[in-house]
Amino acid sequence: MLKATAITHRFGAVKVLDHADLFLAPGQIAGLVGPSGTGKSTLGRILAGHLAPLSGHIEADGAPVGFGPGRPCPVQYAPQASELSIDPRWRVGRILENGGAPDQGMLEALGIRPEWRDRFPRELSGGELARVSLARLVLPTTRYLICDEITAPLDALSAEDMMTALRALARRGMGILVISHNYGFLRRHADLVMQLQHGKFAPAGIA
Ligand SMILES: Nc1ncnc2c1ncn2[C@@H]1O[C@H](COP(=O)(O)OP(=O)(O)OP(=O)(O)O)[C@@H](O)[C@H]1O
Repeated sequence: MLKATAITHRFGAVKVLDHADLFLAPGQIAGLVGPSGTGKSTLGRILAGHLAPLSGHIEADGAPVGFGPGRPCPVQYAPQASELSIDPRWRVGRILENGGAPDQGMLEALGIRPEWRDRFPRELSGGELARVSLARLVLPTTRYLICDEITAPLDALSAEDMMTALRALARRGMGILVISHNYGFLRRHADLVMQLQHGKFAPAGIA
């Protein structure tokens, strides 16, 4: 279980998280909606240890999530358009192996086809490349994935393919938090949908 308790964070005078509690179970896909600027990305970065909260506690499967570079973190954060950080001169095989030998089952779950390995990123569709980019974060140590608007740049079919891939990862035990502005999309794909409002989480019930 990923447990974030009493997380508070502010930028200057603006408090974006106010004693927020969030729980994400292994194998669960949770959705998070909220108006622009409410702190969803800030939360994602905090959960993955990229940013230390002002106060609060985060633990994954009973162990505290550490902050700072160089530590293997069980929580990985995928920002929107992370494929932009892919080196276009590398073939897909090299991209996938950069973090160590990838798990074949994980690649299959993400729908990554063996024949892509010899291609360059420009020789994949946007949706295919987005899944290759996500695969870079699914390391042997990864237990929880925070996906921040990763379907936003994709066409509807590719977004559906991405969610199919995420569900396959969830079936393998990964806990996944999907941040999106699209409540209807999350309703269809997530096991539960929360909203971030006034720095706290609540069940989302907007139509
Ligand atoms: N490093 C920073 N310094 C100052 N303010 C920041 C910083 N990072 C984020 N903010 C502010 O904190 C608030 C929350 O930002 P955040 O990116 O978490 O929102 P969000 O809900 O993810 O928004 P969106 O849906 O538009 O991506 C915003 O008002 C933003 O301007």
